[in-house]
Amino acid sequence: MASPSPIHLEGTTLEGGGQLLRLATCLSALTSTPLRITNIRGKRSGGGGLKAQHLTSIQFLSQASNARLSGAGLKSKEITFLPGRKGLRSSWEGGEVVIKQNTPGSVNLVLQAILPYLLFAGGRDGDAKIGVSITGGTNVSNSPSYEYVDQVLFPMLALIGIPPIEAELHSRGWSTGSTRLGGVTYTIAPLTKRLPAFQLTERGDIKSIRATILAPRACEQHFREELDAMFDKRSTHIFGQRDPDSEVTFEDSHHDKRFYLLLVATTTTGMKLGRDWLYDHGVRSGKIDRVVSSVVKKVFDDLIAEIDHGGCVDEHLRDQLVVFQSLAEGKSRVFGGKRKGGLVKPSLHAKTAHWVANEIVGVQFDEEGSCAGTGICVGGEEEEVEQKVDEDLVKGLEKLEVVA
Ligand SMILES: Nc1ncnc2c1ncn2[C@@H]1O[C@H](COP(=O)(O)OP(=O)(O)OP(=O)(O)O)[C@@H](O)[C@H]1O
Repeated sequence: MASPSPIHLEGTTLEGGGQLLRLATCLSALTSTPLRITNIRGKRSGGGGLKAQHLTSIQFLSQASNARLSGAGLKSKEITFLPGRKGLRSSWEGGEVVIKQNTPGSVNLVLQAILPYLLFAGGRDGDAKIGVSITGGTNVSNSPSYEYVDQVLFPMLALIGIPPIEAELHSRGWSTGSTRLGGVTYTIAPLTKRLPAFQLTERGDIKSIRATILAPRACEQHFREELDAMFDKRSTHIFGQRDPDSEVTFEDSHHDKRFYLLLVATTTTGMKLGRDWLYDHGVRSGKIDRVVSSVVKKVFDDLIAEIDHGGCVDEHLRDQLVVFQSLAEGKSRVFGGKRKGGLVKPSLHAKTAHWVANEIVGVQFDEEGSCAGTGICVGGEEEEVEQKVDEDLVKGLEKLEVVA
């Protein structure tokens, strides 16, 4: 009888970027599913292939699942990934895992790749948490910032039943152009049983808005004035009949090209909707006020659009919850809101996540954002997995040494 081939994913499918690779390798490691991805990040300019951040994630997952791996190099466009072990390393429970990046690749995209693994590979003792320390960029464009993860992602994960995750920022690392790396420790309690299905369907009213500014100290006053003016102008739209409740915090970015604003709306049902923007270009002298005004206006406009659709998640969280819906037990629903009478369509990132989850764990998402998850929690003792694939395929695949 012929040996089964690994699941093959074509890396240019749909969004065709790094998220496809992160989710696919994570689900493969978790479910011991042999995987091959070709044309990795094939829709990205500059030729695609693995960047340092992607490589770090794959290497971690490969070590975690004792996988045989080929193609794990920078700019590599093809990998084969054959997991060789089920269950979380018992030595990690109650211990610390250190993931070092030498570039400012996003810490939180590495976290995105490994968090579901650490949670669903299943712990034996709910009190034995894992400290995961990651170096790299904490605030990188087009990825979840440290603040977004702490203020939106983690509270929303707690709402769906994930044991609370603690975040500690040791140092801030900005994206490219900065030499200093950031460092974060996340403290995670692996699940000891399956995650029950969850329903994020009741948005509620907007109760409060929190603004977090990271910018050069010289523009603090102007940022605060712009935000106050915007809150005054849009307060009725946001809060309706409720009393406006807003809070603003400021931190010096210590960098004359880093202007960041995150706005988070909290609703009466505990939902968190966030929008942010990192402006990381040079500013000509005398133009700082204009940059501040446009950052404030853009982020407010984006947040109001998220509030107006009435859904329980913002665009980014929607794709980030797909893996949790896929792995929870039973039918989970995430209401993404309505616009012009119709449902808000999932973003290309969300559609890509739906596709990957379907290919690897066989779950299907409907138009309303519902999916019957597989209900996985590997748990128990670590167990070696023998992959029955073609011997030719196994030749040339390497196992990485476990360092953590
Ligand atoms: N401003 C933001 N706030 C929160 N999450 C974000 C934000 N911008 C992007 N994301 C999330 O970051 C992820 C980005 O995935 P994507 O594949 O684009 O990243 P990538 O690995 O940098 O790949 P590539 O370089 O190929 O684009 C998605 O899950 C997206 O929702």
